[in-house]
Amino acid sequence: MRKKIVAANWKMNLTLAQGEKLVNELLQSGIQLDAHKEVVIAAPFPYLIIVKELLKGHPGFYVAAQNVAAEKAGAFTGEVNAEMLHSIHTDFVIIGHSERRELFGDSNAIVAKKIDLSLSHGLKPIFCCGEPLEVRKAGTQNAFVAKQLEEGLFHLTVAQLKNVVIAYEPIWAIGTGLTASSAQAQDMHAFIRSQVASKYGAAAANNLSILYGGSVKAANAAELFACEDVDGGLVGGASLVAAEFAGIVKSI
Ligand SMILES: O=C(CO)COP(=O)(O)O
Repeated sequence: MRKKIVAANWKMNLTLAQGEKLVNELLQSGIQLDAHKEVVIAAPFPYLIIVKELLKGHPGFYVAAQNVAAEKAGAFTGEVNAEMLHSIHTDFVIIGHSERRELFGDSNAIVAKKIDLSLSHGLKPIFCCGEPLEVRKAGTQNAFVAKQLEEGLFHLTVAQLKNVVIAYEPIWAIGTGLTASSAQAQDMHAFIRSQVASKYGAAAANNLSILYGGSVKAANAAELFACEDVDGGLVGGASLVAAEFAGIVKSI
């Protein structure tokens, strides 16, 4: 049975005190996780050690970085590498988020390098894909996402893929209040799973968690998560309010 996962992507928000308060409120909000459910908190780099500490003794809660360097180590001022993240017990890392692709030039080739370095240092990548509005309007979203998968992810072995989570985040739904309908989400998730199945086989595809991201909130989470191929969510804005995020987690 594949894992159900809800991940909070705080992006560049919250002071440390606000982040600590949010985590503490979340831990006190009565979330019950079984062995097939996980909550991941993608906090800014300087908070990772502290959030990890706060989550100690709470099985099923994990921390993620929001990015990682595409280089191993060395003279790359301002960068944080996979080995460093592993050394502070980071569990997951978001790779290929559309904001990084659009604003910071993360091409499919760079995404692939980040995936490799993360896996080789024991981090689980949350690989993000998703199309812009003009592609959705043209109806070519499947081809667009297939290319992202092919160039960013499908160089992995089947054994490596076991440690990867995919997040489908249509760019037109991120931070806009426009959510993909559950039918649009299900269609794309089923398409992604079929691509994985033809490359890696049915078993690998069935075990892969595919999260939906883009204006997920407590009010629409249950409907999205009820879709057969939607295994949870990657949540931006609504992850910054404890009660709202807890409501989303309780919907998986
Ligand atoms: O980008 C996202 C999560 O990574 C989605 O952001 P919103 O939930 O704010 O739309």
